[in-house]
Amino acid sequence: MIEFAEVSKRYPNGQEALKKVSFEIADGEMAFLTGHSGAGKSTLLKLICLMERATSGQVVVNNKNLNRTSRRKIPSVRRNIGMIFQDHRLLFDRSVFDNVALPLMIAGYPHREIGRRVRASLDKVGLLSKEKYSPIMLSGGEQQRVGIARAVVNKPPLLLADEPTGNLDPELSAEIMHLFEQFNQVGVSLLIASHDLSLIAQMHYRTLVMKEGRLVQDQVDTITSSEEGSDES
Ligand SMILES: Nc1ncnc2c1ncn2[C@@H]1O[C@H](COP(=O)(O)OP(=O)(O)OP(=O)(O)O)[C@@H](O)[C@H]1O
Repeated sequence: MIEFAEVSKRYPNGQEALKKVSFEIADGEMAFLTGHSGAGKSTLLKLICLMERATSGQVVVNNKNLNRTSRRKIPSVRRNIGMIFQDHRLLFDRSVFDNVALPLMIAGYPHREIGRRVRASLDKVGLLSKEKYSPIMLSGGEQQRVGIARAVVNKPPLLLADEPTGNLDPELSAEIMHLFEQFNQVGVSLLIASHDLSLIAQMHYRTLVMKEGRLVQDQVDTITSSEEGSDES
């Protein structure tokens, strides 16, 4: 699903944000990306959705070599990726429904299909009853769930999340993670950048650790039998 081979990124001001980063995320895998502020997590996610380009090395996503993707083809690459941001980037002058519908409207889906898909997506995140609300009337956790509904509305095989629980308390953060697990259980691949080490530790997924632009640890978490026994979810 995602392959990085010796990927480096130097910004125009000379800042080296990624240094020879190599890893692979398999189809259907869910993994976390962590590390100190400025370690390069957001840059890594931006290379995957072509918000930035690698300076050297190779990035392959969904079997497409992004080094060779022309600007014209960027929208078709992005259609296969759902992006979730910490600040969720909702439009506050539009309804919840319209916010979630936006990617489908841009892609030119027929009106009826948009209605069907938006409602299915809102249902998945538990917000079907609030489709007419303005996002401003929702709590922080609900707003983040609208952002998630928007990211999954065209059923992308890959979700990228950049600090998706950064503004949420532990309980709401756990709820969001549970939603991600549900998407993963139906085959969606996820890469989630997060500072929240205690949340990551509770989740027992592979964790990529970055430090000063380098991938310094790639750890597959295995649940011990005693933890498994105490886990009721
Ligand atoms: N557009 C840019 N131009 C120049 N330097 C940048 C740019 N974006 C990021 N950087 C720098 O690249 C490095 C990595 O930044 P990045 O945002 O990827 O880190 P991060 O791990 O996501 O940090 P945080 O957790 O604080 O969001 C930092 O030193 C940052 O200042």
